[in-house]
Amino acid sequence: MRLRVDLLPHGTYPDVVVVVDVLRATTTAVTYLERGADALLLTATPEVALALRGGEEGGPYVLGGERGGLPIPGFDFGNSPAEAAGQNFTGKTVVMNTTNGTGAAHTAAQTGKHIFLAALTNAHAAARRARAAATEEIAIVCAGTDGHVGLEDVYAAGVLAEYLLAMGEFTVDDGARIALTVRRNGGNPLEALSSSGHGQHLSRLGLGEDVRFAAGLSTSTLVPALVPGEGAPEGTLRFTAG
Ligand SMILES: O=C(O)[C@H](CS(=O)(=O)O)OP(=O)(O)O
Ligand SMILES: [Mg+2]
Repeated sequence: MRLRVDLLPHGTYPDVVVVVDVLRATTTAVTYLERGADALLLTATPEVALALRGGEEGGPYVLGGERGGLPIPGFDFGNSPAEAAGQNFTGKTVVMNTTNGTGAAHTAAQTGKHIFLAALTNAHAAARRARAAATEEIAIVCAGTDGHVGLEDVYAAGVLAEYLLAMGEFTVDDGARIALTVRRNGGNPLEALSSSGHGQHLSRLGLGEDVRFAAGLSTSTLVPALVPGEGAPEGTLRFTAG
């Protein structure tokens, strides 16, 4: 079994892909499911999300997303796990569009067989799901920020790699070696996230609570998994906790 870490999304994926965007898309996605959402629809663009809901208020769709870290006009929520943790999404499908994480999921879904979303908050459960589904390779794909490598994602990839290596034998690539080195030398999760460029950016925006929330290690057992097939609306990927 191969274990690969892509520091940014690229290439093709033959088997399992674990998409990581700790700050903040995948942390928020896990939180939506924790707070009762039936499903997540990750859209290719904000326009797809807005068109899905149309003029329908009070329907099944709730929109969450950001640009520049701030909520998108017309959306109900930003991309904040701390905000999501205070809501009840029972009976709702959350439609998400963010700068980096939702795009990384779309890249992964072009070729991968099994796509999971992982954050620090669900890292152990995500590693177990990935190991159970994989037959040849687990690729951990770091979303990064605007095409630049993000320390927070590489650190989380190292946490996932540690869990996976404790579960069995892997041949690892240099991306995995880098992620493990960052994990082992990056301090605890809050220190690592707080020292990242994006963590500092969010703190400057007054979103430090999201950084603290995202640093919770394996606090959730929910793993968003892509539902294969044609069922999702065009331009969306449907994830559920099943
Ligand atoms: O919401 C976030 O933290 C980022 C937005 S940005 O990098 O500040 O533009 O989006 P994500 O897709 O979760 O990385
Ligand atoms: Mg990010």
